[in-house]
Amino acid sequence: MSFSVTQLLEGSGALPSSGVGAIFGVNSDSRRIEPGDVFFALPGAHAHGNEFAAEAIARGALVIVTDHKPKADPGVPVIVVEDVRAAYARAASRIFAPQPQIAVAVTGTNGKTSVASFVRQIWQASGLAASSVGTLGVETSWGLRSGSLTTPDSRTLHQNLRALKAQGIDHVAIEASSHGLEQRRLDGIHFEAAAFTNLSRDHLDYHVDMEGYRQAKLRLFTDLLVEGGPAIVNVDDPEHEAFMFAALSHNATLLTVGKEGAYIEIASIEREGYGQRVEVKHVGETISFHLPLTGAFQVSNALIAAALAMSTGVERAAAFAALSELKGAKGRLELVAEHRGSAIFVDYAHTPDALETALAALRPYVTGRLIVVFGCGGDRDKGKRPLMGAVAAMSADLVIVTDDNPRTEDAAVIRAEVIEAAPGARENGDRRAAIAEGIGSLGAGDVLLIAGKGHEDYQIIGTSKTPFSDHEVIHSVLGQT
Ligand SMILES: CC(=O)N[C@H]1[C@@H](OP(=O)(O)OP(=O)(O)OC[C@H]2O[C@@H](n3ccc(=O)[nH]c3=O)[C@H](O)[C@@H]2O)O[C@H](CO)[C@@H](O)[C@@H]1O[C@H](C)C(=O)N[C@@H](C)C(=O)N[C@H](CCC(=O)O)C(=O)O
Ligand SMILES: Nc1ncnc2c1ncn2[C@@H]1O[C@H](COP(=O)(O)OP(=O)(O)OP(=O)(O)O)[C@@H](O)[C@H]1O
Ligand SMILES: N[C@H](CCC[C@H](N)C(=O)O)C(=O)O
Ligand SMILES: [Mg+2]
Repeated sequence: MSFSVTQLLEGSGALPSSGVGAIFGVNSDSRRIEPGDVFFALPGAHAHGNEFAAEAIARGALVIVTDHKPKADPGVPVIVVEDVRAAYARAASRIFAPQPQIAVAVTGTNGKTSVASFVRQIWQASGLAASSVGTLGVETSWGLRSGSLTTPDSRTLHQNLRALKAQGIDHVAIEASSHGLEQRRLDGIHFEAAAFTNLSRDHLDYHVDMEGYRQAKLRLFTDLLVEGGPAIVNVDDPEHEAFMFAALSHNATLLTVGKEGAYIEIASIEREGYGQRVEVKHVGETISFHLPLTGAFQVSNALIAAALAMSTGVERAAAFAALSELKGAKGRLELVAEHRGSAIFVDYAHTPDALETALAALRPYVTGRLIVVFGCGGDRDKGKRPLMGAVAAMSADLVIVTDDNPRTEDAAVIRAEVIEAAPGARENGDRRAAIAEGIGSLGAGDVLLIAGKGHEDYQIIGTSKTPFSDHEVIHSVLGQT
């Protein structure tokens, strides 16, 4: 299918006539341009796409869309728009039509992957063909295709959405990361419902301060939710007011969830083995169900997911019945093994709040010691490191600081920045050896948390990515004992 430039750029402001005929594709990477494409020259963290205009044209780009004219005349029409990232996303949504009819999104510092997975599971339990898209990749009932970003870039995202539609999927739950929202990766999608889980420190290397981070997340409610659509807010999070205000000032239908929730009120939570019994009030009805997941935070995630699913037409009875059958997302407070009367969990906590939440969730299961093995990622918000060190020192009885994905940073420096705030912590940079050390320290009644990498099946050291799985290391260490 082909488009005119005007059709592709509709909604991007007044446009000059380009004089160019049919357009067959769009790309923001000069190295991937195919003949007949529009090259969208985007402002980036390292470069501006304008610098690669010559390569794009050599590969067959017919037009350049950008936010300012390149210094040298590239020799093809240049169209300047105000927000080139948004224009790119909208163009990608048009090129890769048709798409699933119902899309919902979830944002927040922690819980997005879990909520997106739970919404997909509720839809599937209701007989709907559904998918979740996010950190784990694109998941459907017939498998998982992993990706590299939580919110894929616009072209990949819209290409994935068209592929899902072609497979008969009309329900998709998408993780909206702050980078994705800020970079307009999701523009062009009209979300039927949207949710906010929580906001705490992360990614300040990119967003600079909490206000910038918050503003990026608010875009989901202010710019991407359909007019009047349901905005689901976790009112137990201290940051909920900004999200409620944003929802109301954009005429969304506010649905609050939590202990003080008006739409779904959490009346009580009691532990049932590693799961929990939950009682909620939903629009006047009291509902009790078993949630087969560990940690009160998962109650919040599950109820937000139920609210999203009900917002798209799933009946209440079906939604709550599905919660009793939920499977946790891989590596989210996952009980991986039990060993000599102790338990070993893997969790993706990579923020101070997530680490505190995960350790607090495990404390009730400890009659001996709570042991944590974790590290912090390189080339990411450095301010998280002492905060995570302090949380570990405060909440665990034995702390072993190891490497996460050091990327291009000096791993020893990262560890030192964590340990500075965790007096008494042990240091073991080799993650495999650190996990073995944690397991070797276990006695009856102890719980071991291995945090930071969750589902990841790799470790990034420098610029090379080598296979590594916390799960496999645990099994291999246990096989040797
Ligand atoms: C900081 C960041 O988010 N960067 C993302 C961004 O890159 P960028 O725009 O800054 O790229 P750049 O290198 O400055 O280049 C500028 C432009 O020139 C183009 N270019 C570049 C080179 C060339 O030869 N030709 C060319 O055309 C690039 O395609 C780009 O359009 O756009 C790229 C394409 O979409 C992303 O791959 C890249 O993600 C990097 C790899 C990344 O690591 N991102 C992480 C931090 C991220 O986005 N994480 C979030 C958060 C997860 C969470 O919530 O925890 C996520 O959604 O995954
Ligand atoms: N509702 C929640 N409140 C606090 N912490 C949570 C919550 N949900 C999950 N967590 C913690 O955060 C970790 C990451 O959870 P999850 O992967 O669902 O979040 P995410 O928002 O998708 O993260 P990312 O931004 O990396 O994609 C979990 O392993 C757990 O430790
Ligand atoms: N989406 C997060 C994941 C962090 C996971 C952790 N293992 C790390 O590498 O820091 C990020 O890109 O910051
Ligand atoms: Mg995620």
